[in-house]
Amino acid sequence: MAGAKDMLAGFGSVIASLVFMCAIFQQYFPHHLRTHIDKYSQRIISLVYPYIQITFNETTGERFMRSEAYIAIENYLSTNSSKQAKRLKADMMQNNQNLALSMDEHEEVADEYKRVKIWWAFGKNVSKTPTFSFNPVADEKRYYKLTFHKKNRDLIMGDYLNYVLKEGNAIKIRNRQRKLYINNGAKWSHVVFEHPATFETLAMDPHKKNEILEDLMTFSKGEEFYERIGRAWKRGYLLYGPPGTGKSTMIAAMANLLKYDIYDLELTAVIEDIDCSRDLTGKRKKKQDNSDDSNMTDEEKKTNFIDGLWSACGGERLIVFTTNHVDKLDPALIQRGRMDKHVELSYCGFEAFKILAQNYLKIDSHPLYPKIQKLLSEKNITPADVAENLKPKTASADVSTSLQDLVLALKLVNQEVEQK
Ligand SMILES: Nc1ncnc2c1ncn2[C@@H]1O[C@H](COP(=O)(O)OP(=O)(O)OP(=O)(O)O)[C@@H](O)[C@H]1O
Ligand SMILES: [Mg+2]
Repeated sequence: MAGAKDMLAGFGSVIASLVFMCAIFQQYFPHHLRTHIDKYSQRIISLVYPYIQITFNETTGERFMRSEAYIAIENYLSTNSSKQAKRLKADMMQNNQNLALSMDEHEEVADEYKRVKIWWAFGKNVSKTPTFSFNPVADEKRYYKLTFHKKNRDLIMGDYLNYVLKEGNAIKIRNRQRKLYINNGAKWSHVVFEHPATFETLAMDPHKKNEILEDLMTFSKGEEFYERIGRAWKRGYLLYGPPGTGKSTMIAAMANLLKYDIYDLELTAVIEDIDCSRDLTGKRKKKQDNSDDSNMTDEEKKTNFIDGLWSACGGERLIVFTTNHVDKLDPALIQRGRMDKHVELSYCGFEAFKILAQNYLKIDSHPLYPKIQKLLSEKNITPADVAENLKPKTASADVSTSLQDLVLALKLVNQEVEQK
C-alpha cells in the first residue's frame, strides 16, 4: 500500500495543478471554449489518476437506519482485517463471551481477490453544522472507502463486491446469538440457545460420529448443489434409540456445529410415536389426547403432517426427528426424502465410555478400563447412566471412586433385569 499511496500523493499534486489551471481558464476563456477544455481536462485526470474509490456510508437516507452493505462490509473486514491492521478496536459481542475486532479510524487494509489488490479504509466525518443532539455519535458519519485500479472495475464492482456482501452476511449469521424457538399454540416464543453440547463431547462410536459430521458439513456447504439439482436445501434426520442415549444432546451439538437456530415443535398431538417435540433439557412433554374424527388413518395423518412441515419451511433447513421406537414407525413415514439419514443411538460401548471418561474425569486410561470394557460388552447401560456414575458424588471423590461406582452399577444391571 505504501507504494500506491506515494503514487496517490504524487497524482494529488498533478490534480491540484490541473484544478488551478482550470480556474485560470475559467476566468480568461469564453464559455464554448471552456466546455471544450473541461472535457479534455476530465480525460487527462482520469488518465493520470488510475484509481476508483467507492464510499460506503453507514447511514443512508433514513437517519438512523444502518446500511445493509455497510454492516456486511464491517463483518467481512472484522474477520479479514484483524490479521493485517495494526490498530484495532475491540468490542464485546452480543453473547458477552467473544471479542469482536474491527479496524480503528483511519486504518487501512489491503485485500486480494483473484490476484487483484484492493484497499479498504475506515473513516468518519464529524458533522460541521452545530446541531443539538442527545446522541453525539449520531453526528459522526462513519464510512468504509474502497480503492482499486480502474482496469479492474468490472471484477471489483461485480464479483468482488458480491463476494464481500455474501461473506459478510455469512459471518454475521455465524456470530449471532442463536435461539431456541418454542411453539405455544399459535405463537412462537424464543429463548437464547446456549447448550454446551458439541460433537467432541458426544459419546458415541468415533466412525459413526465422523460420518455424521461429514454428512452435516456437506449439507451445510451444499447450497449450489441443491440449486443445481433443483431440490430444496433440506435434510431430514431420524435419531432413534432408547431414552438417555444422547438424541437430544446430538440435536444441540448439531445446532452448535452449524450455528443453526432450533425450532421445537409440539407434534405429539399428531404424531405419537415420533418424538420430535422434546425440549433440550430432556424433559418429556405430556402427550395431548387430541382425538381427531376425520377418516384418515393415523399413519396418513403423520405422513401428511411431515410433508406439510417440509413444504412450510423455506431455505436451509435441517429437521431432526427423534423416537424411542423406530420399529413402530410406518415405513412411508421414514422413507428417504422425508428422513434422509437414520442414526441409531444406542447403549454405551467402550469407545463412547472413553469419551465420557475424558469429559468427566479428564483421563485416557486407568487400570479399571479392561474390566469396564468387558462389562460394557455384556450389559446394556445408557450413556446417561454412565455419565451419572462418573459425576463426583462427594467433594473428596476421586477418579478411582467414580470408576468403581460405574463397575458396581454395571454389575447391578443384570440383577435388575432378573428381578423384573
Ligand atoms: N451420547 C451421549 N454423549 C454424551 N452425553 C450423553 C449421551 N447420551 C446421554 N448423555 C447425557 O445424558 C443426558 C440425557 O441425554 P439425552 O437427553 O440426550 O437423551 P435422549 O436420547 O434424548 O433421551 P430421550 O429418548 O429420553 O429423549 C444428557 O444431558 C447428557 O448429559
Ligand atoms: Mg431426548
